[in-house]
Amino acid sequence: MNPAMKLVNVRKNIGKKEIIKDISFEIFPGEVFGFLGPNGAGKTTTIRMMVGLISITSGDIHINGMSVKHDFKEAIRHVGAIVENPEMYPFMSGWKNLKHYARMIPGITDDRIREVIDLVGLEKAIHEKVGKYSLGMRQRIGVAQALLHRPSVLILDEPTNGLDPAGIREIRQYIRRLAEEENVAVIVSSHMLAEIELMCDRIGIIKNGEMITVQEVEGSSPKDQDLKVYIEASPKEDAIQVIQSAFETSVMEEDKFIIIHTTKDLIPKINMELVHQGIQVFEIHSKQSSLEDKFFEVIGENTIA
Ligand SMILES: Nc1ncnc2c1ncn2[C@@H]1O[C@H](COP(=O)(O)OP(=O)(O)OP(=O)(O)O)[C@@H](O)[C@H]1O
Repeated sequence: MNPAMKLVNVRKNIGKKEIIKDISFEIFPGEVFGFLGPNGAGKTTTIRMMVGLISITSGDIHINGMSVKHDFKEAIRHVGAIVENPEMYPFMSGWKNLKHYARMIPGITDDRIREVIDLVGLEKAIHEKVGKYSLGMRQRIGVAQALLHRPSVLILDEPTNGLDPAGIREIRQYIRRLAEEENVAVIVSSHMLAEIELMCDRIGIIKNGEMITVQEVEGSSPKDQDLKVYIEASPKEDAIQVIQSAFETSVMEEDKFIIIHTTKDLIPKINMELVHQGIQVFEIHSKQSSLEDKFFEVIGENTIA
């Protein structure tokens, strides 16, 4: 499958400051990609290059195979985005706003307008004035507008900002749906880990202008497959040795606990082996290994905001 968007060694300097340092990654049609990083990491700067709002210092971005550097208009044509607040007329209904916007794009029919309204679930409120919409509804009408011209890539910069939990849940639901139904590659930036985890197929973590890792979101894999297991056993050193040699897994320590990443079916086997070797087992408990753990592992600090 060809990527919908591809960043190749992208760098951005502003003045003498190196803001983005050599970022490369790909995003595929139908995929929801989370662009995750602490404040000031460089998400918005990267997104502004993706949508053509600022120039790329070196490297290139390809959208549907077309270069933003060499074929700017054609490449950017395939992007839909909400980077700053979407422009809407508050005194007009959602429908009229979309209709007004559609006039500027050749070939957009009323059927297409209805289709995007349905995709973001705004059928019921579409004839109400946008000024009366909640923040979540305004986000949705913005997404509907950004989708009208059938972009290959949809970019949403911090779409959950300011939303209450119900609004966040709604966004999650329709983003997944439109990625599937429109086969669009959706890029969602955030510094909120838990939301990204539930919404995205893959995430890229950016820190200090560098892409630290790109990885699949766990949970797209079945539960019980990636557990963080805490074991309290004595003597601890002997227990570590038994676990390492019998299960060939790496071991961490935290206070009284031995910590390993493993699958659920191995827990009773580990327990049996420890008991068999004469080790006392006081406690075993497990946690789903969350993206948050991974995020902290990767950025190596305990604060994200
Ligand atoms: N026009 C500019 N001039 C100078 N520095 C800038 C400019 N724009 C951004 N920066 C700096 O670049 C870095 C990255 O900023 P950016 O807004 O891309 O981060 P971000 O990951 O989007 O953060 P946030 O989550 O806070 O929006 C920051 O240190 C910021 O201060």
